[in-house]
Amino acid sequence: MSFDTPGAGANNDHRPTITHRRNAQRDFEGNTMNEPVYAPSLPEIRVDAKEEIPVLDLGPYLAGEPGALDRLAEELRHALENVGFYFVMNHGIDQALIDGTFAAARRFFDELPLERKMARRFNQHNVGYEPIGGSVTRHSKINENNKPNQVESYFIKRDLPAEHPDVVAGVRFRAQNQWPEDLPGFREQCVAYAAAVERLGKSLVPVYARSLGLPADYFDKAFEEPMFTLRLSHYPQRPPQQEEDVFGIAPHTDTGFMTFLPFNEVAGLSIRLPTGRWVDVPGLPGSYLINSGDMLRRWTNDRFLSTPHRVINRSGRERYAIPFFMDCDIRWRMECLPTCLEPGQTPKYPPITYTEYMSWYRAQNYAAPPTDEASPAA
Ligand SMILES: O=C(O)CCC(=O)C(=O)O
Ligand SMILES: [Fe+2]
Repeated sequence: MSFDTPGAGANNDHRPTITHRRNAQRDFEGNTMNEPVYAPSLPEIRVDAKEEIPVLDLGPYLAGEPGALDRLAEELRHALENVGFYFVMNHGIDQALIDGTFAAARRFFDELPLERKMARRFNQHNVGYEPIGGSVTRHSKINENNKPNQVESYFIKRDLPAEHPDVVAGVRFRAQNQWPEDLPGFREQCVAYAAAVERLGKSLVPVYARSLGLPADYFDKAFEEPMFTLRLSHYPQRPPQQEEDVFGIAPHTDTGFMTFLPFNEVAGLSIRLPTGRWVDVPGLPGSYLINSGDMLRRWTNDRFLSTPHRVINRSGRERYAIPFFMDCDIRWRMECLPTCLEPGQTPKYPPITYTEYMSWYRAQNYAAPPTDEASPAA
């Protein structure tokens, strides 16, 4: 691990330091991971990223205005080819639903004693509670960080009934949620919020198709019943003497197709722009910040970015977040899109399903994998 000290040599211009991994490893895509990787220089570079993160107005498109779909698709293409993150305004999600979900996160983390949270421990289906230090960003090509992330999280997926065929068959990532007892209204709040963001996500799928030069309905079948994860997170305040390579969440890319982050009144998220510069994400009240992840990057043959980001809670307050991750149907094979291949070119990646990708990812990133694959982790 090497972080430059402030003002050290070539880092004065805020360019990231290039470091080399010591041990060659192969990642899931068959690349060796001892290529140059970027480590962020600390302390924070304070830059207002509003200039660099595009702001898209969904109003005209959601109102069905003629021509709005293709105009929005062009803005989306620009955002995902060049930045990997964009804000949306006029997204149609009720602010009270967002506020209620932040409040539910606060209740879960603050009202429940650790034993009760641990009784719902994160399992092999990626649902449940992960305590502070429970995850390590091991798969990252961006940073050699292997210190546990200073965040506690509670993960929820689609609320499947016990009699759902996938639940009955024990299909991985299609299990029932692990709801806490005695937290009235918590489940209803999370389910209502997830449904609203899923609706928004599905309404954006045709825009993604058009942004890639595909017919608007190209992804419709792939997103009939999208996979999603609502993550409630709590980042404790960073102690003043904390070592610089300990993060709330270490530099990483997201796994999925799209991630939705509603405006957070407590700052802490930074992204690494393609120039290599880390910038703090500005707060844009009323917005969602949306980013693309690794599965979309693969599906587009690297045409769309999966931009690294990290969280450090230097706010002096407790920080809560409610990211929502959306993906295609669990059984859909994501195969290089026809508009992402030049004539004569072969795809960079083999086709892959959600299950294949997430199984690999899970094996990389959690400190204490379940010992018994048939039952929740202890
Ligand atoms: O807390 C945030 O603002 C972002 C969280 C994040 O990057 C993640 O959960 O993957
Ligand atoms: Fe993330």
